[in-house]
Amino acid sequence: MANNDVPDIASPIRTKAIMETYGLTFKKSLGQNFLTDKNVLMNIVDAGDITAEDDVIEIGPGIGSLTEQLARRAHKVLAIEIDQNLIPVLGETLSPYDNVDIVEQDILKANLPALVEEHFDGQHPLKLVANLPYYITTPIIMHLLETAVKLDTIVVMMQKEVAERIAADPGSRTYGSLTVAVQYEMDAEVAFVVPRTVFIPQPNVDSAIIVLNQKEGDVERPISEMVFFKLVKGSFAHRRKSLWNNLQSIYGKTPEIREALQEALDASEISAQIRAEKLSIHEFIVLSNNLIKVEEKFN
Ligand SMILES: C[S@@+](CC[C@H](N)C(=O)[O-])C[C@H]1O[C@@H](n2cnc3c(N)ncnc32)[C@H](O)[C@@H]1O
Repeated sequence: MANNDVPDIASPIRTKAIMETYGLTFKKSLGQNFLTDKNVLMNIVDAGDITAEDDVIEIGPGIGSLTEQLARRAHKVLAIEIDQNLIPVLGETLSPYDNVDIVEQDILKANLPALVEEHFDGQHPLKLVANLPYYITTPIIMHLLETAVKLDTIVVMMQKEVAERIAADPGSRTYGSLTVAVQYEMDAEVAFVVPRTVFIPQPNVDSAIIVLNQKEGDVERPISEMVFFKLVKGSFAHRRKSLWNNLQSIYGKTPEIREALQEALDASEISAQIRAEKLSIHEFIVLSNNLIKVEEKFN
C-alpha cells in the first residue's frame, strides 16, 4: 500500500540536499527543472482526478516529487525516466511506496503498449501525468496521441504558451496545427498556470497544466487522415496568407488544379479568402474529404 506517513520529497531544501547527496547537477539538456511546491503537485494530481482505481504512467519522475503524490492516490504508478543517474535516487526516495515501478527509458523510444502490458493488470483506467521536459513537449504529446495505448486522461505541465496553443479556440491568435492535431483526438483545457518560482532551477518561462480527456460519443473522422493532416499542416504553413494561397502551395497553381480546389471549397461551403485559423476541426475534416478528388487527380 502507499505510505502517507513519510516526509514529502518536494521542498527546495530537500531537493538540493538529495541532488548533493548523490553528487548530481540539474541537467539542462534533459529539461531538469524540478517542482518544489507540494500544493502545486497536489493540484496536478487533483487535475487528473486520480483515485485508488487509477493506474498512472508518469514521464520524467526526476527525484520523485510528483511520483510520490501520485503513489499516495493511485492504484499503481509506472515512472519512466531517461536519466540513468536518477534511477538509484528514485529507488531510495520512492522506497516507502510499494505501488511504484521505475523504468529507465527514453519515452520517445519506449514501446508503450509493451510497458503497459508488463506493468499493469489492465483492470484499471489508465491515465498519464507528467511535468514534461520543455525541450521535447510537442514530440511527446504527438507520441502519446499516436500510441496504441488508450489513455483516458493526460495531465501535463508545459510552457504556458504551448498549453495555450493546444487549448486554443478557432479564430484565436494561438490556434494552429498543434491545436488541431491535439483537439482532433482529445478535448483540451488549461487547468491552471504555474509560476517559474516553484522550480529548481528556475526556468525562464512560466508553465501551465493542460488536461486532455478522451472525446465522448461518436468522434468525427476524415475519410483519409493522410489528406486531413496534409491539409492542416499546409494551411498553417503561411499563417498570414489566405487558405486559397496555402492550398495552391500544397497542390499547385495550374488552371485545372485551381478549378478543382475551388470546387472542393464550394462543396465544403468554405470561402477561399478565409485564413486557416478561422476553420474549425469539423470544417478541416469536410474540406479534406472534398479534397480527395484533387489528391486522386493531381498527385
Ligand atoms: C521537468 S523535469 C520533471 C521532474 C519531476 N517530475 C518534477 O516534477 O519535479 C523533466 C524530467 O524528465 C526527464 N526526461 C527528459 N527527457 C526524457 C525522455 N525523453 N524520456 C523520459 N524522461 C525524460 C528528465 O530527466 C527530468 O527528470
